[in-house]
Amino acid sequence: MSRPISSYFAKRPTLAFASCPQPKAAACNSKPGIREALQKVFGLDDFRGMQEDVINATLAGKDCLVLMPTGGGKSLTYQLPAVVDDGVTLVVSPLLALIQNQVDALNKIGVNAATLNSVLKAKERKEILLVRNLPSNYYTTPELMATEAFRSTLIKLHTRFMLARLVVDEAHCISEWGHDFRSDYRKLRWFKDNFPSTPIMALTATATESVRADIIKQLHLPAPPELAVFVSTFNRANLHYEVRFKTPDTSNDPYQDVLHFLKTIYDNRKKRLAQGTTTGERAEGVCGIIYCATRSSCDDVSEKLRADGVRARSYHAGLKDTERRAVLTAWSGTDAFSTVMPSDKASENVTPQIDVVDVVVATISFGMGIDKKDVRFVIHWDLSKSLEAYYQESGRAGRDGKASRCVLYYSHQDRDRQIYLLQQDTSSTENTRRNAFESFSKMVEYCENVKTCRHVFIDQYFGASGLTTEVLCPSKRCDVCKDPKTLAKAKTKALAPPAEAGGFMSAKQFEAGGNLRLKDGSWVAPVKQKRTIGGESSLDFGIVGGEDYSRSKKSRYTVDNIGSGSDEEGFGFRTGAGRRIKDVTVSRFELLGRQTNREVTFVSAREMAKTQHPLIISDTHHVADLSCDDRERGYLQLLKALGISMRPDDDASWAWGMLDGILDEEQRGNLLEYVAASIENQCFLASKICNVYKNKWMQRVKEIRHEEPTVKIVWDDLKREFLKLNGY
Ligand SMILES: Nc1ncnc2c1ncn2[C@@H]1O[C@H](COP(=O)(O)OP(=O)(O)OP(=O)(O)O)[C@@H](O)[C@H]1O
Repeated sequence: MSRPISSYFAKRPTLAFASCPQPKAAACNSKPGIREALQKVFGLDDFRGMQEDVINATLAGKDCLVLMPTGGGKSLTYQLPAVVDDGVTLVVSPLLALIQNQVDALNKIGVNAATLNSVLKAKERKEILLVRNLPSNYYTTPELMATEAFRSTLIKLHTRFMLARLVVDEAHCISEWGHDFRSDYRKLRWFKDNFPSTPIMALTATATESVRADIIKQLHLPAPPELAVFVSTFNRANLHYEVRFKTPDTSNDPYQDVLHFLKTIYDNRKKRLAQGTTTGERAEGVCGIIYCATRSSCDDVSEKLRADGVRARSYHAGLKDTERRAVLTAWSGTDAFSTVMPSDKASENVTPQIDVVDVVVATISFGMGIDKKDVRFVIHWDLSKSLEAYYQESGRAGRDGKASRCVLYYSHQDRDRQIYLLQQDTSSTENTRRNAFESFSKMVEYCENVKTCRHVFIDQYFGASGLTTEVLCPSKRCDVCKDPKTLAKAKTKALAPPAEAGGFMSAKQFEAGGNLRLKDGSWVAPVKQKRTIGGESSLDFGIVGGEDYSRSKKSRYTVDNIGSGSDEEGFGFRTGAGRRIKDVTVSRFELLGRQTNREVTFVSAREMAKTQHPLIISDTHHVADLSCDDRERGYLQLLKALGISMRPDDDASWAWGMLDGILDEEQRGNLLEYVAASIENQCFLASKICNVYKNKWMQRVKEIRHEEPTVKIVWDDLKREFLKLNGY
């Protein structure tokens, strides 16, 4: 029996609920009821994908877990049941801004929806807490749900049979495995414990297998088949995914690249418009979002774009509320036909008068809950913190189903900065940190992938539907499918190890630096010694080393004041980038500190790299109160941790899998030393005082022991570098 449409708009008297038994929707809402609501209330012609099945399941009183892609139409699956069903549908959502957008949108189409938040007047709050005049769609936050006052309201609602269902939106926030863990989401389990027969609907756009399992566990939901699980494809077939590499030199300036990208779209539009198929359309009316990591880069990029004739504005937490609202309103209302107002010039200085905004340059806080359908591109100036986040952010493009572009700029510097930020995050638990690294390493894998279709990559990560490239990406809507060779080349050019990319020393420079090997087979470091004795400067070859290297002797160490700033002790050579560094072998060699009459021969860069040493001492960076002993200790502890985690004689270890048959045991030992030295050097360069340095290497040791994903990333990189240096 379907209800008259007029009743959807009316406020329902409390008593009507009080006399109503616990809603058993299937009995009183047949298919025509929901179709009628779909068309007359929501103004939509038909259901999409699994929407109708989900709606029927929740109306039948089933607990549901719904996984649908961003823009897939999740909201309708709970907003519509709330309209056709009796009682209150309680929706938990993570952000007030998100809630307000949804409430406004529902009120706009005449649906009774509200939220309890701090903005409400005391009288309104009281009314709600007294369970009066409750709307069918009632939004709240997890924090409020955890309060005693609100819980007692829910108990009141329940005893009056007015609680229709709980909806948990963005349900991945409940899981530590999810990319947006919110501890208050965990407290939502209280609901099932207290109202076991009231259905729950948990929805998310991004949940891997483990996150799904965690959502079920944390919300105390039953296992399938009692729980109805709906998994739509995660594939957004209309999105074209692409990764562009930032090169260490300036040959690929992302800004110029973006500008070129925009201008090309404008030119194409101009041509199309010249053919006269449409009138009134602006060629520049291409709506997009550019995500940047920092507020200042948002401001920089948007200013540059404006100077280059693109109607762009920045949006971030550093702006005043009024400015942000003005940008959002203008951008939301702008389309290809928007009139460029004459006041546009003037509005440059008076932000609230902004009229037309095509491109928003924003930090990631922008976008959640914004339902703009015609976003034609989403560009990531910087990396997202996880593949889930990237999928969600890029998914803001093409919600109307039309072809749209998602471009991400990537470099190892960006990657390392993000790793650094994750390492610095001391607010989270060990588990959360670990998961954050895990998610981030998947993001890195996505960026560096040049073989798997990006649609397939995403599908494998979230849905594992097993569908092939032909099904998921039939029209070559990603860079991998389009031109894998060019992509692979661009990657090699941009991400090659330093020796090739010119970041540090090249093989030639290594040799030119005078790498010496004693006739008896022992190694020496490449050094030139600068002397300023008696006011005279001179450059001599010096030798750092002497004894044959063997593992048992590796901790012999006699250089104490290296890097103290004394010119007499200065050894070094120039790096590929022209920076002078000092390179001193300490654990393997004795410092002779003067010319030796022992016979020497030059060795190749390849051989040098095998024993390339350890403590690299910068002449531009000093750490207060740090002695060489301290550094040696850090290095040895790192080496020890690596040796335990990746034993050179353990062929079964994950670390050697790929290197099986390439490196023998001794070479593996050399590789570990190379890695330990590089990590130690990173800790050194990132510290200004001794304690910070110590904390850093101790943290790294801990990560190595736990085999955290970040270690694997660093390991992979350094391993590649090492192999390259060794000519593999
Ligand atoms: N059956 C339908 N027919 C046409 N349009 C629909 C249908 N269902 C939803 N939409 C539209 O699709 C857009 C996305 O819907 P919605 O905001 O519910 O997506 P979502 O899955 O919640 O996405 P996100 O995860 O990004 O929040 C909205 O503009 C909505 O009006």
